[in-house]
Formats: sequence, structure tokens, C-alpha cells
Amino acid sequence: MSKLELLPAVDVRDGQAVRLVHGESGSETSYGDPRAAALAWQQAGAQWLHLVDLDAAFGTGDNRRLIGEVARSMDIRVELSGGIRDDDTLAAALATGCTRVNLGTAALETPEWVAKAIAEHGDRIAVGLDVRGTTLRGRGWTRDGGDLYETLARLDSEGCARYVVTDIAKDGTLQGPNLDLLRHVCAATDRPVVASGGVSSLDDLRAIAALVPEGVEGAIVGKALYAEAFTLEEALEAVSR
Ligand SMILES: O=C(O)c1ccccc1NCC(=O)[C@H](O)[C@H](O)COP(=O)(O)O
Repeated sequence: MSKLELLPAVDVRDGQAVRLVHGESGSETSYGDPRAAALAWQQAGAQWLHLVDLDAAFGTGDNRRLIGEVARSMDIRVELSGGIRDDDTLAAALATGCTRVNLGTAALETPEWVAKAIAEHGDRIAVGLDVRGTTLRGRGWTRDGGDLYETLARLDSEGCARYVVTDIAKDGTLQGPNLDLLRHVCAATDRPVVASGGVSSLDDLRAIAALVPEGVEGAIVGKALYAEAFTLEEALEAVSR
């Protein structure tokens, strides 16, 4: 059985590494320089970095230069997210040398463009399915964007390689992941799923790791690491068996 991949998160707002609660603009807690945070996760043994431009996601500007600098400086794989919605932003994201990008809003608002991106870039494209209940949310999680399972079926048929699934109600809350949601999404698709939002403890990570046979490939961890609920070394050890 392959082990769960861990993706420590660096979410960037106004040049700072921050954590949000429920992804809501204005709920930020700042954790300083994103370069230092990313390097710290790499040095602690991470194989992946989940790097988010929150300003681009919310439409309040962007941190593109800084995000590009961080992505290029990493020796580990990088997943880029936030505000990638057209040819220019996709080209800029892919040019950082990141392993893959997450498309979110675009998958809801410009499905033809996303189908083209999937056809051109294959598994360098993942789609972020950010949900409240079973309703998808776009534009920095501020607008409804359709039904989760209908969108999943459409993206599957277009060849989408993987999904990053976030229960917004859990994100940044340290309340534990939505394991039922992950199980249901895994049952609805044969593509790998990356779990995001809510991880609070090593037991949460073990519970997500138990879903690897059902199709969960990875888990993004943000707040728990910044709040020092556990160290990244402990997390990597917890999912190594
Ligand atoms: O990823 C996005 O595009 C995004 C857009 C708007 C608000 C938040 C967004 N991402 C947040 C994350 O990916 C979190 O880093 C991740 O879900 C970790 O959550 P947690 O472990 O609960 O802090």
C-alpha cells in the first residue's frame, strides 16, 4: 500500500504567510515571511509544498513575483493554487517549474478553457473542489458554482488527473477533516484525491492515511503546523507506515 503524501501549506496574502478560518478574507493570522515558512517545511523533510496566492484567489491583487520566487527556490515538488484562471496566469504558474497547478474558479466559470488546459498539460493540472455541503464555491470561495458530483463527472470525462478536495466549513478550524466527504468523492471517481482542510492532529492524518486504498493520495496541512499541534517530522513519521 502506498503511503499518504503530505503537503504543508504556505498561503500568501499581502506578501505574508497567513492562515484563514473557513477561507474567509479578513480572518488572517500572519506567520511571517513565506520564503522562511516554505524553507522550514523543506528542511523538515517535506516532499511537497502547497503554495497559495490568496490575493489572486480573492481578486485583491496578487503575489505572483513572490510566489514564483518561492516555487523556484524549492528542491521539492510544488503545487500552486489561487487565481489561475486564464492562459496568462496558467503560463506564469507553470513557468515557475511547479509540479502542478490547481484550477478552482475556472473549472466552474470557464469549463471549456479548463478542458483545454487538461488536454494540453495532463497531470500538471489538478482541480480544486472547494465545497460547502455538496455545493462548489469559486472566486476565493465566495460564490456558489454548481454541484460537486455533476462537476466531478464532467471533469472525469475530460480527463482531469486529480482533485484537491476542501470542505470549507473545516478549513483553518482545526476541527478535523471531513472523512465522509473524502470517502464519497473517492467513490465517485477513480482519480486520486488530495484532502485539504481541518487537519488538527496526528490521528486525523492517520485517519486520512487509512483512506489511501479508497483513492486518497495526499493531505494538505496548514493551521495545525503553524499552531504547532505537531511538527512536520512527527506528521511524516505518523503517515510513514
Ligand atoms: O487554495 C485556494 O485557492 C484557496 C482560495 C481561497 C481561500 C483558501 C484557499 N486555500 C486554502 C488552502 O489550501 C489551505 O492551505 C488548506 O486547505 C489547509 O487548511 P488547514 O489545514 O485547515 O489550515
